[in-house]
Amino acid sequence: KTHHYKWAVRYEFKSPDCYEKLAITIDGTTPGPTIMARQGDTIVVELKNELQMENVAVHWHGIRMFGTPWNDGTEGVTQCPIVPGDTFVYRFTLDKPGTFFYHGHYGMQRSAGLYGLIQVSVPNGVVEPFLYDEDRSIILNDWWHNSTYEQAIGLSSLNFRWVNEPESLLIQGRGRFNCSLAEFGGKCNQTNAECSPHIITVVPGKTYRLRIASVTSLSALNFEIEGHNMTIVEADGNYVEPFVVKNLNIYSGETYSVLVKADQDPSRNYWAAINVVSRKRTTPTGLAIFNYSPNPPLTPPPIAPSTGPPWNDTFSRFNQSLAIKARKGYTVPPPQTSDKSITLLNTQNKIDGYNRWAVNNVSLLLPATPYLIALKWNKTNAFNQSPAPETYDDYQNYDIHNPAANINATYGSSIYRFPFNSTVDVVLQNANMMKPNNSETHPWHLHGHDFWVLGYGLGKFDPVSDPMKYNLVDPIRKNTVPLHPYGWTALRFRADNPGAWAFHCHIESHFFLGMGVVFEEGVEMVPRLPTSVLGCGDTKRLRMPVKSGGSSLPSGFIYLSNLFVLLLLFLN
Ligand SMILES: O=C1O[C@H]([C@@H](O)CO)C(O)=C1O
Repeated sequence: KTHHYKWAVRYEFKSPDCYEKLAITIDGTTPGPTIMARQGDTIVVELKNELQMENVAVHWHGIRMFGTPWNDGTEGVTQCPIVPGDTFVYRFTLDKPGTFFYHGHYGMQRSAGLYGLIQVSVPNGVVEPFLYDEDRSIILNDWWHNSTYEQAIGLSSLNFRWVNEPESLLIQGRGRFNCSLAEFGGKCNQTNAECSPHIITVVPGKTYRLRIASVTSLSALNFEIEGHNMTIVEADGNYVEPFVVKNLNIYSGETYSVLVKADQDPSRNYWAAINVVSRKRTTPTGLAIFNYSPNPPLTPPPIAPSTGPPWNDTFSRFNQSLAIKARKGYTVPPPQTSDKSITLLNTQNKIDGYNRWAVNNVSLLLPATPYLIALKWNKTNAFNQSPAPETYDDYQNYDIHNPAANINATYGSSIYRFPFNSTVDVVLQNANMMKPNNSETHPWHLHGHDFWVLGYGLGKFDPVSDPMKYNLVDPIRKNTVPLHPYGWTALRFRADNPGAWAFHCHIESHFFLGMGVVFEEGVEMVPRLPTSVLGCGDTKRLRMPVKSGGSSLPSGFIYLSNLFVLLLLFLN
């Protein structure tokens, strides 16, 4: 089945947390519409950029884009940005069931409100390995009152301004800022219906599959429903061994499904709460109401909401990561050996006085020509052709527990190129930031793939003994994984999806500051790119002279037809 959507992306005045600011909406809403479809269905989104003064691109997070890498929506990697007034048609197939989402992947537009859920059910006739009565979905976000422009300029100024902690946390696009904290010139209004809490209505006795996605720009979150246990059954579209928790830690870019039974006193409502973890918390708890029907939805629960576990309890978060295993009978075990292993040391650095993040001392600068296009069109000047570093120089002597002796890094645009179908291990290594006694959690997201999470550790990875402890039996498969403070995380994936794929920290400001890399595999198998990814407006239809792997038409013909199109454009 094919699902067609026509979306207009534009700025509107919105008050998701009662404070009015400009937000990026899809057809007037943030979060945008939820895509609901089945595995195997095709999604067609005609996305019109009505932002007036800004480009846009939308990434389909967790959808692997088999056969359509140019529709991954990653500006600078897989496509040119969509210019104001232009329409881009995303077309892709939902390769597996589960919980996914979409979000802006240009500049810092995600934190301006450009995001929404994708809910993919199993094909008709297929049963899932757990029972529930109904689905409920929520998408979690953090929210700032200053604009993404102020954030982006602050981050990229010599006089660095950090984005700081968010003003609010949003559940399904709704939060509540305390307007009485200051005089906001009429811009903050707690009676605005836009910021009344999200309601999750349940019928006593029923079991719900609550799908939870985190699209936060910065915050790691801890989610709980007052008085209710949650059984985790799905992570990033993969079934996991049922695992009961009271609190779920969820990092930016992750999705989970939990089963919740409405088995508490039905005469009242309960809080569903999110709290910041892993960074020193200044943002108030984000709240929704878990409403037992037929109680009035907005009746607040009689007790104060939980303020969550201590923000710096790294150990319990680390243990939750360790405890999640693939569901028996529903997983493909990883290849038992790999063809290659790379180590990616994450560091906070300075370049010419500017604050940056780097991987193996290289801070990614996205080239003007997106990688996939440069690779297909053999534009060797578009990015640095020498291979990206597979480890940190002198990794052995790098002290991850202290600020680096030399904090300077360099800009780079090199990529990692893997033979098609090879098996690749990636060891992510965390370290101290520029400030002493500081190391943050980084959620790393890989486009175009699921990887197996072979292991996590606290401290420095030991290339001899740690691989012997890898879980090669039932590791969970994911597309986003936390790298804990001062820790390491080891992944394995098959380079089996022809294309060019971003792999980056999902903290929006960290990727913006260069914390990412690009992987390529099998690009020679990618068919000729649709012209719509190559440019903008009418010039998208321009046929350019082909250097490699493109048209079968003689180049003289193409040259003449280009001249003809140019002439037409000129006459217009
Ligand atoms: O990139 C970051 O910068 C700040 C801080 O290190 C400097 O203000 C922070 O917490 C980050 O994650």
